[in-house]
Amino acid sequence: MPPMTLSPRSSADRLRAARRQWLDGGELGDDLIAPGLLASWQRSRQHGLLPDGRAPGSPHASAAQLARALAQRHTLVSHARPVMAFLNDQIRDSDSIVVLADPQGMLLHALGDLGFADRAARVALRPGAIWSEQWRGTNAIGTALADGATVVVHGAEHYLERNAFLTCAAAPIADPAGQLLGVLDISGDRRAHHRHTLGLVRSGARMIEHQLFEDRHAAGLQLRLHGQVEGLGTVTEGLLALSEDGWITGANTAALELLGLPRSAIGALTIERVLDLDMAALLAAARPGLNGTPRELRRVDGSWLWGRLDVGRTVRVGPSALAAPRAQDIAATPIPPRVAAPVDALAALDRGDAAMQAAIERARRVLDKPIALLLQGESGVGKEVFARAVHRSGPRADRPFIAVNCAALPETLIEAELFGYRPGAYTGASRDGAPGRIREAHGGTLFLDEIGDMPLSMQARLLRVLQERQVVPLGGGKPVDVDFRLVCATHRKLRHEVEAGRFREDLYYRVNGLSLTLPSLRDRADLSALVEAMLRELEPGRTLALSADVARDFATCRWPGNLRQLVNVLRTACALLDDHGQVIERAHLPEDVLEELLAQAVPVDPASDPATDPSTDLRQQAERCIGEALRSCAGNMSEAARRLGISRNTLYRKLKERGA
Ligand SMILES: Nc1ncnc2c1ncn2[C@@H]1O[C@H](COP(=O)(O)OP(=O)(O)OP(=O)(O)O)[C@@H](O)[C@H]1O
Repeated sequence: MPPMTLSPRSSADRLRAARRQWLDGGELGDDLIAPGLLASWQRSRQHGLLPDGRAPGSPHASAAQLARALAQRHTLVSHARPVMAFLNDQIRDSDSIVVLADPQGMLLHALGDLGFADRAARVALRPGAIWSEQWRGTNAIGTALADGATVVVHGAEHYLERNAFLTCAAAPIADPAGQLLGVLDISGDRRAHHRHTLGLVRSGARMIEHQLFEDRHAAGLQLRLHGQVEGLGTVTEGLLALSEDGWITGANTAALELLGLPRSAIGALTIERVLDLDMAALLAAARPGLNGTPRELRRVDGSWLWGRLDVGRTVRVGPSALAAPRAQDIAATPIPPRVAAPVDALAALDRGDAAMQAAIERARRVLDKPIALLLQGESGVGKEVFARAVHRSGPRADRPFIAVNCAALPETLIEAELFGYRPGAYTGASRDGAPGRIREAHGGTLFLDEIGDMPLSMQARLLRVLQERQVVPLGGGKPVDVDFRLVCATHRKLRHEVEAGRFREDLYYRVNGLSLTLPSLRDRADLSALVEAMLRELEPGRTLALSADVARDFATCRWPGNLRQLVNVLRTACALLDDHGQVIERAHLPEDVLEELLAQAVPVDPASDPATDPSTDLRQQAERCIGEALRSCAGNMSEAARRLGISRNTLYRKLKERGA
């Protein structure tokens, strides 16, 4: 999508003339300001806004609403933060701030020049404020959302006069399925306007989209595209996610631009319609977990570009992939009987822990039976990963896996999200209506995460769907038959929720055909095998191991975040490791993690023998490390702290604790 510059011809004089005419209530001549700006001003007027701001004030989210929005968008926010910090470095001292907004225009996060941030806050450019066109008229965030395109709004182009001191550039961020997730914006003092800002903000949005894509599709088939072979594997590349039978199931903006496709192509086209390649032959030659070889690919218009097919671990390759049914055939055929695979996604979760093996074995017995699975266990033990493995190992593996997080959705949205809605069913609903996640799961698996957090009113509706196997969309209409395997998960004890009256007993029995509790990491006997597997996955092609110290720290840690925490710690350690390093030492653990590991080490049981107690051992080791570091740095606290990978304050605290 080319960036939309609202006023290519709007010199200051023309703009002033245009505003005067506009304020007088007249219609503007076509050539006075750019059509995009005129359209946005017209929308602003239709929203009942007056340029001088004599209109009802715009809403501001409460702290609770902001917290909910942040939780709901945590994947976006966590990928956006480092990019925003990077952009902020580029615009330092330029009277500007970097802002992230959600699809409703609510500001989620802002950082930047403090002096300017103060002034920006006075016009509510701060988290919680809503910058949709509906409330603020033409502005980069709201207009980028309205147009779904990159935009610059400079000075008096802002609809409201009070925002005329700003210059803003914004770029939409879309998820790999083409859904608008939010907007990245750089806003600054009008006088500090720089033409490169638009490029910066657009690059930032691309970087975030790239990360979101890698996150979602790393285990599947990814086709990387670029005009130059050296561009493959960089953040500037185009990315397509493909199903094994060649359907485009995801794309980043760069890929859509390279191929000249609209977002609606996602899920609607096979790759063979846009590139001259033989998917089946490529797959037959591929190896799971390996990157392909770059090759030149011909577009339908005859031009060439470079492509590389990377095959994730979960992809079926070899001759069987050649026979994979095409998507249109799948939709028309009944669900095939399961052919037991000797090594499947469930088997891949078995690293030797007995409780995990039992859960896998029990799940396997009901794979082809219509029995609802309820996965319980602490947060981060891998319930969603397990649910996906159940799906991929069962007879519905080729059909959709639809995950809904019942805790992340506000109560007002969950109903529409799950059950769908008819056009115009409620204020703010899309004009076309939506089928809802339950219908999208037809033929496949519906995964309801955090089912224990589902509001009671919604529980009644879900129960009806499960009993009748039919969905009635919001706003009425004919019931639609649905057929899906149900897998639910919760970190709560669902039985307790029933006893406390927060979860319906009849629904409890419906979702609990077979309950499996996944073990917490601290109780698993396969920690080292897990670490090994995770390191292999994080750094394919390298042989990494933990030092004896770190292995001991890990073994005694309580791991409150379970596998999620472990994988994050390892990811950071890998990033801190030298290019040729092979052993992860304490110095490679971020200081907060090291502190956490030391603080969380299993407490000393007074009855246990201090000589063999691992935590005593750990504390002694920590003290020994501190002593050695101080000696080798001749008492230089800053240097010792750096070598230990902890802050100076932490080092002082630890010295005080041991009475030094
Ligand atoms: N078997 C596994 N091997 C490697 N990593 C895993 C495994 N299981 C889970 N993980 C890691 O842990 C993360 C959390 O897993 P998952 O989302 O399935 O946990 P969860 O129990 O559903 O968490 P929550 O209750 O918070 O939703 C995953 O994103 C993945 O990084």
